[in-house]
Amino acid sequence: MSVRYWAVVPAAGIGSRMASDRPKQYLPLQHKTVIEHSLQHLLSHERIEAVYIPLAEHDGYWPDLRISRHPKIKTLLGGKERADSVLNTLTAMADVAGDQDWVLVHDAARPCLRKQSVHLLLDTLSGESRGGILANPVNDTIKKVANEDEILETVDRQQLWQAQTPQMFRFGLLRDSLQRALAAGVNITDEASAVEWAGHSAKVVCGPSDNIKITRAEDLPLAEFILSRQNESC
Ligand SMILES: Nc1ccn([C@@H]2O[C@H](COP(=O)(O)OP(=O)(O)OP(=O)(O)O)[C@@H](O)[C@H]2O)c(=O)n1
Ligand SMILES: C[C@](O)(CO)[C@H](O)COP(=O)(O)O
Repeated sequence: MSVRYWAVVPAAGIGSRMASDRPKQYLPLQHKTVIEHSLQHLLSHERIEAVYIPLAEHDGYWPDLRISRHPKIKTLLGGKERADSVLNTLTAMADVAGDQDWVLVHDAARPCLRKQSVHLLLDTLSGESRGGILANPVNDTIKKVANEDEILETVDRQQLWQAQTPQMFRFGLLRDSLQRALAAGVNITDEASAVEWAGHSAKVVCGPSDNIKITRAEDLPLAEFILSRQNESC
């Protein structure tokens, strides 16, 4: 059977750092919600067969979105942390996904993902055995800080990249790596860190720096501006 492509969009967070009246993935952004922007180029990609979305228990916002009825979307219950939500989803996908299938994991809180970036990731990695991630080289000088504000040292940034999403790995490798890392109590903040911990290599694929994650209040107007410029260039 030919290799298939799936997407997982973790959306079970509460957005505590955003401190808004609802989880940040449901905040209004450019005439839609954050999550609808984050989903659009995964849903429209012809090779991606289904998009699995782990949601928080009692999520009362998702059912109200028209996109919740999209035929490609399947929802399920997320977990305590982002990595748990992703592993819950991969476990639920076991009946449909083959070990060599590709899975793209993309934060529901990254609404500025460009269509061309999804195509770049698939075109770059599909022929590879390894997986990889959209990322962007660090441009600022990086300081290591202790006691809240004391600079300990300047970190050499020549080899430092900021990880983004989507992160794309083979289904079996990602499921097994996540399972082992979480069982070992490793702090996993992205899919690549579980794959690295399990001893496998991964690649970065250089994407635009405007693929930002909505984390705090000041990120939302920036995303408004980015999307308004992307719409102009369409
Ligand atoms: N238990 C969790 C926690 C987070 N996420 C998702 O993972 C993505 C990135 O996580 P983050 O930015 O940390 O979102 P929150 O956990 O909601 O934010 P915070 O840490 O500020 O509470 C988000 O789309 C979030 O919905 C998830 O699916 N399950
Ligand atoms: C997955 C991620 O977006 C890569 O940069 C990041 O690790 C998510 O971190 P968060 O604290 O769960 O937002």
